[in-house]
Amino acid sequence: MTVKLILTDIEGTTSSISFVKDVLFPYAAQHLPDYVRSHLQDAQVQQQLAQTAQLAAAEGIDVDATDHEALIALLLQWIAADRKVTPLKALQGLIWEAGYKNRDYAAHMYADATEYLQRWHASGIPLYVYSSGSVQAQKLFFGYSQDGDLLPLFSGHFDTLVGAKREAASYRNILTELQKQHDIQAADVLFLSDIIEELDAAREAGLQTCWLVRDAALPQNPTHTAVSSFADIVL
Ligand SMILES: CSCCC(=O)C(=O)COP(=O)(O)O
Ligand SMILES: [Mg+2]
Repeated sequence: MTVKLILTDIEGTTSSISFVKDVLFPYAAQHLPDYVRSHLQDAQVQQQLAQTAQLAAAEGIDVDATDHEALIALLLQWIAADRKVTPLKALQGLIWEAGYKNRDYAAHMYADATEYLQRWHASGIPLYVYSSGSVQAQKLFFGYSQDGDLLPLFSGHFDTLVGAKREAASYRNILTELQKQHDIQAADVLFLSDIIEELDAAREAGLQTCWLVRDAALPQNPTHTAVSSFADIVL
């Protein structure tokens, strides 16, 4: 099957899990309390705090929507638990901006990911990102990568506003958006990820899939095509 468009995950696929877990998440945890307290008048922050309170209520967590300190404590718990929830991801994106711009860190890229993203882009294959990180966080990530500004390689970005990454409906939503720009069918799209449940959901929606296995031996009988490097992806 030919591939007309590539949709890629970030953490564990183009970039190491360790950079996200050991650099970005601790930075967000360290700066979130002061950031929220000093931006209480910002509409974006107010919106994310309101959504945090709504989500908490839906999960049966008793938190007063006007109690900013309680919401901050909850958000810190969610960072520690690596919750992929939209209001947390949006706030993390806002907080990480300062870190990238101060050059406190640059986003990690696997060398093969940078090389092949550049090659595929040069050969005219549209590249898109689907990550739990907010679209803003994705743009910062690739804009301030250790390999320089890679943002021009991408034609577009999707985050959890289209749905959770382990649900087939999210990939159908992405396809609907992609079809507004490209003459493609689900089977023309290759989704790259390190997480089997995400690949299962993408396959259920009709996409081609490829499993990036970065820190372990390749499995014997994988349920998705498995590779350890972008260099081994056959288009
Ligand atoms: C792109 S921002 C940092 C990554 C992040 O917050 C995250 O949750 C990564 O999730 P992914 O879907 O890329 O595995
Ligand atoms: Mg991932």
